[in-house]
Amino acid sequence: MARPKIALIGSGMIGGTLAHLAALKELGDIVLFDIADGVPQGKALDIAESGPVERIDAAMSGTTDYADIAGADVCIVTAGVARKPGMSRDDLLGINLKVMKSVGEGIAAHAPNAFVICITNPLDAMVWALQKFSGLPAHKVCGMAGVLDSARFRHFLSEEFEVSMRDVTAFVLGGHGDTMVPLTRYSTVGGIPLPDLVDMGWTTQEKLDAIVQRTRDGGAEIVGLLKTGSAYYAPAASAIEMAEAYLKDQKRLLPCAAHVDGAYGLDGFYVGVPTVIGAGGVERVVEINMNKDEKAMFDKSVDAVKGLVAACKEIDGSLA
Ligand SMILES: NC(=O)C1=CN([C@@H]2O[C@H](COP(=O)(O)OP(=O)(O)OC[C@H]3O[C@@H](n4cnc5c(N)ncnc54)[C@H](O)[C@@H]3O)[C@@H](O)[C@H]2O)C=CC1
Ligand SMILES: O=C([O-])CC(=O)C(=O)O
Repeated sequence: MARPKIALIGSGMIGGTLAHLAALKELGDIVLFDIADGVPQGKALDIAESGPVERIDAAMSGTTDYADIAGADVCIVTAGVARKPGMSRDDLLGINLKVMKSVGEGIAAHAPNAFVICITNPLDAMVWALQKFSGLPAHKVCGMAGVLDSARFRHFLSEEFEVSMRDVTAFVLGGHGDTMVPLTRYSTVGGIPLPDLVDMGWTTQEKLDAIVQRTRDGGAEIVGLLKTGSAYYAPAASAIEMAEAYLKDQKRLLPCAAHVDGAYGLDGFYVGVPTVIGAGGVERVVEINMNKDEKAMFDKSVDAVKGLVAACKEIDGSLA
């Protein structure tokens, strides 16, 4: 059986890391695409040359021609610009919206059956626009953010509790911005919900609140340290987890920016929710019970995304 084909649209910091991880995991043959001629080809050749050492059986190529992504099973989109210190993700909207138009058209023309994972920021609005521009079915187009935000939350919690990250679960929902919603009631250490761990005296509410805030600021913390761009190792690992769930029909329950139609009182809208990802793409949106405070935080986050979607419609009339 032929190996799956994975197209990486954007070959910058995340794109290159995605290619390396996908190769190491032997998820399939990889095509790196970018408009910056030489970059996708150079990264593809460099990773291919690591193949004999890493013992990787995967074809690796770089291109500036959308025709070369033909028949891709998965497309992961990082094309666009990243923020620098002093900027918010939302500042990227105007420039990255134009990029989503060309990417959406390229995928529609050459890889219409692909499972598409958008990473480009501001994430929730960009995945919404990418689905519209591409015209692909909504359950085959989703955005990566919740896996990353939950991974950051898990990392900080494992440090606080001094336990293995493997024993920490977390759910961060809502939009991938300052209003994201780390759900402490649904996050656990060894199956014990975080509020119970506070009651047990293992941590304090103040420390937990600080970890929640650090999670919300997780992207900005890395931007402030790097100064030249934003995070790429953890974002790439997170998207690869989603791609693997699709390619191997793992039916993973992962938070992602999915098209929500009916659940959570939403009507055809992209925002971070728990989903099941398998061979059918986003096979299910899982509607969890939220208490009054959680629902208020989630609604606030939805409203922030709605504002960004409205801005997209204003910039590009074809989206209205
Ligand atoms: N969803 C999430 O959780 C996260 C999202 N991001 C976002 O991911 C995006 C990519 O980040 P990086 O890889 O660090 O940026 P980068 O600047 O290293 O790479 C972006 C690449 O896109 C290419 N590009 C620009 N316009 C293009 C077009 N029209 N078609 C094809 N390629 C094009 C550039 O030449 C560049 O190589 C940014 O928007 C960033 O904000 C970053 C981290 C996490
Ligand atoms: O903060 C940024 O600009 C990149 C991003 O979305 C993240 O790392 O969460």
